[in-house]
Amino acid sequence: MGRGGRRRGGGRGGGRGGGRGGKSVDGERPAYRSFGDLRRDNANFRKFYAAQQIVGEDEFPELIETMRTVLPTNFRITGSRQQAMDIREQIMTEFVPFIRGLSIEGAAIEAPHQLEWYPNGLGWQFSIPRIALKKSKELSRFHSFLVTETEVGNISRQEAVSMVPPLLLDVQPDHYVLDMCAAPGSKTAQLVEALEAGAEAGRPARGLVVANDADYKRACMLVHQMNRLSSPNVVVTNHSGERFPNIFRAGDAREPVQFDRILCDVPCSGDGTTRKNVRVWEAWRPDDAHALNPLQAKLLQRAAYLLKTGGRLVYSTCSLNPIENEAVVAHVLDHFEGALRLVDVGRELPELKRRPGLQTWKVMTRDGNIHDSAETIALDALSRSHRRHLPQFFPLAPARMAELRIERCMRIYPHLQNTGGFFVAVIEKVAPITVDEKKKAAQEKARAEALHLRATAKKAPSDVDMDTGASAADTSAADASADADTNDELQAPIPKRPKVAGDDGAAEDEAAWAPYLPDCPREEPVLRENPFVFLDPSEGELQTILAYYSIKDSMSRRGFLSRIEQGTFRSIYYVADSVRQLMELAGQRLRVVNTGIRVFSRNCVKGAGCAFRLVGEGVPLLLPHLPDKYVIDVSFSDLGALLDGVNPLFASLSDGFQERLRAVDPSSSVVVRYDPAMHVADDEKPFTRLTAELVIPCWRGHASLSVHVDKNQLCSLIHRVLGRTVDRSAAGRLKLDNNSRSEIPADAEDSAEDPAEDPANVLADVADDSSVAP
Ligand SMILES: C[S@@+](CC[C@H](N)C(=O)[O-])C[C@H]1O[C@@H](n2cnc3c(N)ncnc32)[C@H](O)[C@@H]1O
Repeated sequence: MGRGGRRRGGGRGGGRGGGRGGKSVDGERPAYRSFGDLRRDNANFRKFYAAQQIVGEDEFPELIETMRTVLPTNFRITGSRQQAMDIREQIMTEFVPFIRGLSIEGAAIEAPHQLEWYPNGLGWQFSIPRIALKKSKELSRFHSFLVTETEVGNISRQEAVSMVPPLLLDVQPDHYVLDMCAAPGSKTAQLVEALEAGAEAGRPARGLVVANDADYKRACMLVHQMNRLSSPNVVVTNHSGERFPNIFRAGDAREPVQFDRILCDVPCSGDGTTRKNVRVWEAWRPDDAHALNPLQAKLLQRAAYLLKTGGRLVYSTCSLNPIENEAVVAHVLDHFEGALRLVDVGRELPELKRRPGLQTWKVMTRDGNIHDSAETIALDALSRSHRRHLPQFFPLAPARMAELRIERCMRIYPHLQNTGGFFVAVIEKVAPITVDEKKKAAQEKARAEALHLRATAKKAPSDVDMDTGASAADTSAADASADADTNDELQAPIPKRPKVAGDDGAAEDEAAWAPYLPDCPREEPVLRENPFVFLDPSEGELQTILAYYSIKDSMSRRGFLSRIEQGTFRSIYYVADSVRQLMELAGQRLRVVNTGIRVFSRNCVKGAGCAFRLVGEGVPLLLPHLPDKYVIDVSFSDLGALLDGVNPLFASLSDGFQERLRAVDPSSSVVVRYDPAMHVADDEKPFTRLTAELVIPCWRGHASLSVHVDKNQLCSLIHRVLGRTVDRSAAGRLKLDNNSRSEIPADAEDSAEDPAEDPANVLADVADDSSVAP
């Protein structure tokens, strides 16, 4: 779970309540108690879930017992590129055999294993909890590896079940994707990886990911995550999801941009996370869910408006509570009368153990009493604000629940496969919702029919079935549709919501539907930061930079942008065309916190040929567009000399390498590339089997070459290539004479556990636009 919860008990982003752990009545913080002292029990919690019969009576004790234990360590190797395969190989050949032979305090420990259901063996679980892993001397090498690779973005330390929603979203490279409640961004990372996985090599994907969060500070965490992702296809925004603005297509105020995919990983009570957030046990209250349900429903409803017809959205929580889950899904689906339907994902991720959504459930009031229906609830058993939403907490009539196929929701329980608890619903928009959408759909249908008629009129008589008179095109279309109908009974539309007595069809029952009336997006104040400005490539400093590095025309010139402060800028960023278009359409309507990959940054070296250097995170993007002069292919021994020396003198490099370096002006960026495929005959080999190309930005000084990456990346490279673990705390002592790398902060060890979760880290990152200045 993300630390959405600044609420009592660490729920996910509910947004009310004080700081972590809450405050006592007199305003004093309660005395600190270690996790070990916290009670892992709550009578109302047990009573509530026993009454829901979420699992069989005989299974319930096992569920509760598992929820009391500490979560194992889980992580995911990021990206689907060759590099991810190399990291996987490194874990399998270096760490798994080492850990398999270890015992701690006399007990043998289980080696890390792949999550069977996660694609390509990139999801991992290690039975040792995070905290024990951190403290263990025997495992320090593995811990250090995880920390470093997390910092550089090769690994994401993420709860196993939280990896599920993005996998079910089925993101393609041309998709417009909205992550509505995105911080701290572990799922955003998966969405971006999926978008880029299918993109053409060397070109940005055609789609984009908007990573949004209502909390500004948490949106800044996304910036840190984004920097690790190095994607030109991401925009981080800061809006309340339920009021996410309409962005209209140029010239048509009735045609908003809609998304192909939306992730609605909403703020929730987080009661599926007791294994990680022990405080949830004590903090759990029956009315937490009553407070969250209306916001969750509004978020889902807004997502439905923002989704394209034919698009897919995933609604998820790390709560087991049906009031935050099935109740939200059922009432919103019911409200849209067949425009949304649940997708049967029973055959997706077949190895993932899950249970169907609940058809029925009960409501517990704050006095601890359990109710089957609203009629038995006394007025004072609910707070005033929750009372008006009461009907939405209960299931719909059984026949309606059956029509909506609520069992297609997915419940994941901790004891099924040693994880946290999670809820996921995959929803498809099968019909337009608004009047404008309906008009547009009708126009498109008429246009398609006209085209079809014209095409069939031109067909030769031999194409026409002599018996029926139907053309071949008609027949195959009818066949395809018959197949689809029989193969997937999902095609059957959900019947409209039955009319309630007295409903004349003209006016909705205001009381019942009030919470689901659309939230009109409202203009929110523009952010205070300097806005991004697109740069003209044919003038000013950008023109000089492009000419100096001879950036080829193959790189679109439309994506360069910067934040201009007092007429100048320190860095230049690059975005994909899709992002540029969206930002141009949105103008001031989008509160953009950050976007783009930093490609050039101002250096302060007197006499340098160019006032801007290449930035490490932008190098993979620039690489295909750089001329050979600036990209130097090296042998393994030169790569080793470079990493070994960090700032090697030219004299310690091979003659060929020196010659290439001398062709570049002193005080300039160059890129060193090692392609394992080109060096199969090298006598010396990398420590592990490298198959992915390595590209290392460097600074060509007068007599030496400097590796121009941050210390975490350097540690990672030294380990992967030379097999040497550099103690991260000692990394600061590596001789880095170009003062270019920001020092690892004293608390890096902790923050790197999940750096995206450390606001201090993140804010520093946002502010720092200038970290490297040789
Ligand atoms: C469960 S967390 C999201 C975790 C995230 N998807 C991830 O995988 O890293 C919920 C997030 O919703 C945000 N949030 C709370 N209310 C919101 C709202 N009205 N609109 C958008 N985001 C909201 C919180 O700040 C929190 O970051």
